[in-house]
Amino acid sequence: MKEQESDAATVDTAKPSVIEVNDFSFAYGEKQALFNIDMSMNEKEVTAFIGPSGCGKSTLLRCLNRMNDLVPIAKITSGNIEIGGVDINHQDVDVIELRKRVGMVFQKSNPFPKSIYENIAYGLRIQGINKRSRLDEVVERCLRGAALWSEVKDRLNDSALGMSGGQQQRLCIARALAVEPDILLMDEPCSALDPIATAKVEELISELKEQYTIVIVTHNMQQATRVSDKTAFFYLGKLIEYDMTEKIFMNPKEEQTEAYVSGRFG
Ligand SMILES: Nc1ncnc2c1ncn2[C@@H]1O[C@H](COP(=O)(O)OP(=O)(O)OP(=O)(O)O)[C@@H](O)[C@H]1O
Repeated sequence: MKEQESDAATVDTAKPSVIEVNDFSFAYGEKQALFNIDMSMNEKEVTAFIGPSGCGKSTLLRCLNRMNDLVPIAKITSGNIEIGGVDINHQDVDVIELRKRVGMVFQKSNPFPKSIYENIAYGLRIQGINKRSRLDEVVERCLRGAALWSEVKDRLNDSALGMSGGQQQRLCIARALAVEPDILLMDEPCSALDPIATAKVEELISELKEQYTIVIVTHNMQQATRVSDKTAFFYLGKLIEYDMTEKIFMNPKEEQTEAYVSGRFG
């Protein structure tokens, strides 16, 4: 027990871990963005990434579904990331399949310039699923899952661009659910939302964790305490401390964590 307490990146857990980050280092060209990150994230829990701007939160998040493959100078410099025991960067891994399993919601909602219905149906249509009854069923399930159904059920054919910002963000969450992911990555999903829309998305996150493993990057300390089970604090590309959220905010082990969560830097 003592030994475990001395390891900042080890968290006791009853649930099986689904994401394992092992000695993972990552660079953009000559710029080292992440240094030897070791952590595991658990099934059906919410893990928050916090830390000052530029500390590598989004980089690690994007590595979890290989979004950084799109950056030509980006490279892994040590270690690996396993999801469900599979090294996600192995040459045999189909990145499209990976991204179906590991969905992503971005900072700024980005609905397609299509109807509300088609925003959700799109992910199925590109898989060749066009049967109306099947699409209807998925659209309803996802909109209900994203707590949006009652607000939009009478205007499914209206443009998604006519929705409020908060509704658009929940639509993007619904769209991510359509391909039945196991994991949802959220990169500051509420930063463009007002407090009421933020509360709705946070409530939704708490509901979604019944079914999904969620990793969220947030600059909002209160949000991390409200929605996450565990919190990882990063600084200058290093994982400084990773523990139960309550512990990170109420009784952190590291001085840097204490300084950050109490607003003394960052
Ligand atoms: N596409 C890129 N090309 C080059 N460097 C990058 C790229 N993306 C991020 N970086 C650099 O990697 C480091 C980590 O950036 P990252 O965006 O992961 O930090 P962050 O903690 O998410 O910051 P923020 O809170 O401001 O979003 C920074 O120094 C950043 O400048």
